[in-house]
Amino acid sequence: MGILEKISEIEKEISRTQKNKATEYHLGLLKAKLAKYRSQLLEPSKKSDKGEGFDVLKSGDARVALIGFPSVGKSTLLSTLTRTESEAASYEFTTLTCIPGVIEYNGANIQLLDLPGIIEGAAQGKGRGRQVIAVARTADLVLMMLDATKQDIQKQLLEKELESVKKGGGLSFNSTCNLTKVDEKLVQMILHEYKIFNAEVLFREDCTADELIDVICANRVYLPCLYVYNKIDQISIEEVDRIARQAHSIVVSCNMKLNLDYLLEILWEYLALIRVYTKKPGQPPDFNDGLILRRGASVEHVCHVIHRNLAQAFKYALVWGTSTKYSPQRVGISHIMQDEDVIQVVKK
Ligand SMILES: Nc1nc2c(ncn2[C@@H]2O[C@H](COP(=O)(O)OP(=O)(O)OP(=O)(O)O)[C@@H](O)[C@H]2O)c(=O)[nH]1
Ligand SMILES: [K+]
Ligand SMILES: [Mg+2]
Repeated sequence: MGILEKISEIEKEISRTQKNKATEYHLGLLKAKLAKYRSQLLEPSKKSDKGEGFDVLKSGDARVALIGFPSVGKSTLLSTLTRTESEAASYEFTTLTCIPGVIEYNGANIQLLDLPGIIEGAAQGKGRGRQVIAVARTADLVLMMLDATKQDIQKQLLEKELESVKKGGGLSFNSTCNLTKVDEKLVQMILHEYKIFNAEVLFREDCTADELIDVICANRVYLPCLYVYNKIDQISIEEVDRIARQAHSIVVSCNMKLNLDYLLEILWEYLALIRVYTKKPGQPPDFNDGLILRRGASVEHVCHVIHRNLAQAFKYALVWGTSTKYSPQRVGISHIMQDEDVIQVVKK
């Protein structure tokens, strides 16, 4: 019997079995068996050693990936926040591929990706772990989903899986001049200290260790992460309070729809998105159709979003909102916009 047949047999048996105290143990065993076979479906086949990637087209204004151990509620969250249904069930490895959905928030379309649960050894390729992590790295934000009823250790285990992936290609070391203040060994130690395991290092001048550290700190690109603790309907209010106070952590219950509005607010914050409204002379601003930009976007960015030639024809802009002292204020092309500003571009 093939794996798929075995799975369907067990699924049938589960649906046939009445749920009560007497069958609880038997059902538990069946679910464990089911999870075992489903996890085998995730393993790359012997022939194509790598297994297929989860290539999903990027769409919308930002991409958020859901990463976590099996059955923490990733699919339930996707189905709750988006119009897409991703199958959720009480056995592990329900999700076997990447399922995209769209969160509509503040006029932005945020792509949310549901992914298979990762397991220990994911970074070494177990259970398509590499593909899952590869997708996570294409995201603007990773939601690390955790089960609030489980021990704190799960967070460290999850971090370990995501961290070790970076240890792939290793370091390469080159210089165009003689180095008298650092050597390869020291550079390697410094980089490891900053958890950089993959990098091409090229010295163009005789730097000190401190100068190297300055460069590392200035260029560090962090993949923002937010810990989402689900299933708080199952724990005490004291425990909820304790978890909610941890840094970069938010508590929710997908089943009871608790705190999901706040999750969206925080998501928006972490993605650093802003809305800018455009206005034509003598007309009110178009509040129905805002432009979605990143925090730090300038008037020039706004011009590019409106039309690719607009920046060249730009004379000045009038801006109303928190980014200016007066409303309206005449600004140049490098002026930095803020959330909910209104802009009117005047051409040459
Ligand atoms: N008590 C409680 N159960 C939840 C909550 N959210 C999800 N669940 C349950 O947790 C189980 C797993 O949910 P899924 O959404 O399938 O979890 P997943 O992380 O997608 O699992 P895999 O795809 O197998 O990795 C299901 O039985 C859900 O009903 C919640 O907020 N509270
Ligand atoms: K599940
Ligand atoms: Mg799932």
